[in-house]
Amino acid sequence: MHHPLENLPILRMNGAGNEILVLDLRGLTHVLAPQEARAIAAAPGLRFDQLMALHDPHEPGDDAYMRIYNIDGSLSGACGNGTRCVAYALAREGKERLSLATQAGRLETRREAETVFTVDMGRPRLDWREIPLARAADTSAVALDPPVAGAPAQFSAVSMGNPHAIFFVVDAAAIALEDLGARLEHHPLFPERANISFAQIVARDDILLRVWERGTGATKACGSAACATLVASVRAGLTDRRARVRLPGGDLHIEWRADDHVMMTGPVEFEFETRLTSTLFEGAA
Ligand SMILES: N[C@@H](CCC[C@H](N)C(=O)O)C(=O)O
Repeated sequence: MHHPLENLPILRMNGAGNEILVLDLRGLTHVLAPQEARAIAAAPGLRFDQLMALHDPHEPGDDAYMRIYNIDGSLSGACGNGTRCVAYALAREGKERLSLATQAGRLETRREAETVFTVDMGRPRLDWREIPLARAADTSAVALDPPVAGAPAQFSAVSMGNPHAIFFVVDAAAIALEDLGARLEHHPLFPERANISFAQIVARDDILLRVWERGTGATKACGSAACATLVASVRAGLTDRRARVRLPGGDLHIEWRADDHVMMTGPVEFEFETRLTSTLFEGAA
């Protein structure tokens, strides 16, 4: 049977190693259901960390509205690496600067070089209700209560349009990311779950970072986590307002500007383009 997504092109890219699919649904009314996102993720070669579905803009002046899916089919309000990939994909239409809206706000992008893009990730949200946390707290130092064996006793919480918990550690490489990340994502302090970062401060302009992403798991990079970590590091007095954030998949350059906007610059890579088939969605659940 014909499926509305049959034969649509889908782009496989990565942003600093974060595995991204871009599906252009502009001009169509179809909204990807969570089970359809999961079915795409299960198709050979199409596993993703995030799938960026582009829709017609809701507001004049925007280039697209993005729905951002995690591998479990859940939605996120932000994806920095995926937004750079979208900027690269739409650069093929001759657009060097874009305005892209998500459920959490508007992201502006600009091209710096052939495969390097900057995203204005907007203002960090630092009130506990905006993360959200389950109870009132100073988000610069939240007690991890109940404690989790193996995890530091406190963390910093930042929303970049999606929830982040940042744990400062002495040695990020020594962290049992799969084990701790999975348990902390679902900690009762996070009613909407959270992306979990382990950050090692190397210098005032240099951070090593490993991230467990909500709804996806351990990834090679997470742009919004890099932004949230820089903000948390500045609030803790550990770094200046500009730093290189080194992730397993590549480096991101983050600046928390005086006007409160967080700017993220990093690479993108185009891998391949293929087309969706209707058999992929048979029995999607
Ligand atoms: N990889 C992304 C962020 C992913 C979103 C996240 N898993 C969530 O549910 O909030 C990035 O580059 O920012």
